[in-house]
Amino acid sequence: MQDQYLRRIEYLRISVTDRCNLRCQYCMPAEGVQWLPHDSILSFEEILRLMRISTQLGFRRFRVTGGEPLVRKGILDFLQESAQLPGVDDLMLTTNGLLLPEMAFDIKSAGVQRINISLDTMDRDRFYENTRGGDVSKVIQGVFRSLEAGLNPVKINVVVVRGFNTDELPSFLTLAKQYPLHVRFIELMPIGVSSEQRSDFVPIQEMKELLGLEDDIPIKDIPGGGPAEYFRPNGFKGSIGFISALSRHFCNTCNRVRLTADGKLRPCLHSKHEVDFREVLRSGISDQEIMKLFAQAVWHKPAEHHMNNEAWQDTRVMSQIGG
Ligand SMILES: Nc1nc2c(ncn2[C@@H]2O[C@H](COP(=O)(O)OP(=O)(O)OP(=O)(O)O)[C@@H](O)[C@H]2O)c(=O)[nH]1
Ligand SMILES: C[S@@+](CC[C@H](N)C(=O)[O-])C[C@H]1O[C@@H](n2cnc3c(N)ncnc32)[C@H](O)[C@@H]1O
Ligand code: SF4
Ligand code: SF4
Repeated sequence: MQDQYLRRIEYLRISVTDRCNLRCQYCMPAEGVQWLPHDSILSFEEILRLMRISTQLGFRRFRVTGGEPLVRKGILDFLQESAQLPGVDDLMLTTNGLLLPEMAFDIKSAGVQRINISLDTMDRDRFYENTRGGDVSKVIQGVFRSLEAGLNPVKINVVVVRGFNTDELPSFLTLAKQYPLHVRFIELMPIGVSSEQRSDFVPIQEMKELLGLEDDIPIKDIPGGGPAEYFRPNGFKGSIGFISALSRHFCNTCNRVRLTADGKLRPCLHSKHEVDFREVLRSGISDQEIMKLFAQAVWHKPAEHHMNNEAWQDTRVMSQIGG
């Protein structure tokens, strides 16, 4: 469907849990995040109902995210049921990769076509520190297990943070050269804990200069519904992508809305405005009525974000929104 700014909205990002088995420094505080109680979280049946209704409004891409989606009990059955819904053309997952060594083949069998894995550093000690306890070897194993399982494309999300991983950009470039992996460098967004980290922000232009990619021509053949701009230098098996949420935002071509784990439809990543669907789903009203409310919420999607306004503060951290 279209929103009031005539953008075609067809991509629903679904956060299936606010919980996570990591605590990345830029995403979640070390302590103090209250987990949602079980009955506040949408059940898989409720999510499937909303997905089915949204397909009737023209939604066709669905990304399952979190928190960490793979920690939710029953996730594989949910993925399988989602993949079978008529109108679901593109079912995708964003994960921190820790559980992929054991789950990648089952995820593929469930009907997920492609996967995005977050990996900000390949250094064991840095990863441990940044994620407050994670084991990077599991994530790297998970990346290669995903390739073996036939998930395609496998994309790697690298949030670039000054003084933390800028020196590793060339190693990630080598990774995309040697393997069919699509490494995307992401600008740090000032959301939740990161709103106090503005000096750690690295603009895409600086990343491109560091990598010697300023003059390359973008390519268009990487499957995806997101805002990344991709490049494939000569001799690369994979590609390099950039997600420039701040320095050159892509809101005028935005195609998505988000569903939080507690059932709020969030028309923009960076707007506090949310519409509660949990109570609507539990109130016994018809699919037709729900569709009307869903369409209204999408129609009122904001034109763009205001992340460059330093006074802006969200009430949620990124793990609660789903990225
Ligand atoms: N500003 C902004 N950033 C986004 C949006 N969607 C995703 N991102 C950021 O882009 C990064 C990668 O997101 P992914 O979950 O991998 O999804 P994607 O890039 O949409 O996925 P593809 O379909 O593979 O292109 C994350 O850091 C997100 O927070 C958005 O709508 N607005
Ligand atoms: C919130 S996580 C949820 C899914 C999963 N746990 C993971 O890490 O992939 C989704 C994406 O958001 C990114 N992210 C989190 N906080 C961010 C921030 N402040 N700026 C940019 N990206 C961020 C993560 O790196 C990850 O790629
Ligand atoms: S980025 Fe993903 S893995 Fe890291 S704390 Fe946030 S939700 Fe968890
Ligand atoms: S910030 Fe909001 S409007 Fe801009 S691309 Fe993201 S979701 Fe769309």
